[in-house]
Amino acid sequence: MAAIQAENAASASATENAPTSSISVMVNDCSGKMGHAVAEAAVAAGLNLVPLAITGPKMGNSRVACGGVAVQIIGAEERDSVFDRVLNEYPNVIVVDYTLPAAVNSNAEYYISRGVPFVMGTTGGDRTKLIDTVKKAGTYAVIAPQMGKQVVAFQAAMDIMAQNFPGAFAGYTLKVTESHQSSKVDTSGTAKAIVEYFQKLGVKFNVDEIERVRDPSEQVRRMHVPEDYLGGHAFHTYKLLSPDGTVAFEFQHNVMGRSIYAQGTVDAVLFLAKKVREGADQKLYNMIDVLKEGSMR
Ligand SMILES: NC(=O)C1=CN([C@@H]2O[C@H](COP(=O)(O)OP(=O)(O)OC[C@H]3O[C@@H](n4cnc5c(N)ncnc54)[C@H](OP(=O)(O)O)[C@@H]3O)[C@@H](O)[C@H]2O)C=CC1
Ligand SMILES: O=C(O)C1=N[C@H](C(=O)O)C[C@H](O)C1
Repeated sequence: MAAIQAENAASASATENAPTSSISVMVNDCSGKMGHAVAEAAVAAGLNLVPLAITGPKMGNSRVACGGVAVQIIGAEERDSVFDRVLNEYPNVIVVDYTLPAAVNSNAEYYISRGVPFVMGTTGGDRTKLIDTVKKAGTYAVIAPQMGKQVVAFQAAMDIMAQNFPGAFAGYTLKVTESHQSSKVDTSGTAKAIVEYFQKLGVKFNVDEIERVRDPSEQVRRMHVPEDYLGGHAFHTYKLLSPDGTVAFEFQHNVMGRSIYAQGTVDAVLFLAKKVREGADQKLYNMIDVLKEGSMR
């Protein structure tokens, strides 16, 4: 009995929330737009921001201020020595990755090789390979193309609809339009994920058919993006039309700025740190898992 009580006490303390200041987070690359927003949100939430970050090869050698922390930005060619130092000084670190689609797979493989838990917010790359690699390795990770709580809730609702009513929209035509800042190189990962739900609902649509709007003048004129947010927005519209044209549905989520994703990423870090502390059996999560557990503030 005493042994059981001791065991329960130990597991209870493992599941208690640790003080945020005991959680260290390394943000690659916090000189990028999302990385910077996440690093600032992490500091504001009381997390311990590691003052070192990896950027693209040969692009290092600068310093970026993130919420009052001066972070040294180092080129990917030096990542071995940087990670040696980080893992030595911050053994329980969680890495956040907001880099570029071309770096997703190799960065994930690198974090796995160093045995470090990570939150992958970067979109694109070979997603099937990414998930397979992480599953095989058994490294703790949260991977999601969308971190914004309310958009994740919309994804979760779409997931429930697709699971419960497969084929409900068979025969309907779909038009998907996404507008983002002109610097965005890939088609929205969120839009691709939403299309998967529509496919399960019976709609014939390929992700190549998603319309990407990247021209700032068109974004203002046609998409009604406020000029202040041309450098950071995500305006998505999904329009469904019945075969005879008599029934129409329209879903829209328009996000200005990046704070919704930055906050969600901090939630993902806190969630993952807890899973690591608990030694959870499940290692790979998405943001619907984080939302379902009530872990989004
Ligand atoms: N999951 C989510 O909710 C969200 C996801 N995103 C995704 O985040 C990603 C980043 O977007 P954003 O911040 O706007 O892009 P940015 O171009 O502003 O930032 C990307 C940064 O990554 C750096 N980088 C390039 N290659 C590497 C590498 N091999 N290792 C480390 N750093 C590297 C770039 O450096 P340099 O410029 O020197 O090459 C740059 O600083 C995109 O995939 C975007 O879709 C964005 C918002 C929300
Ligand atoms: O690059 C962005 O900005 C965004 N990327 C993510 C995506 O590709 O869906 C999430 C959001 O749309 C913002």
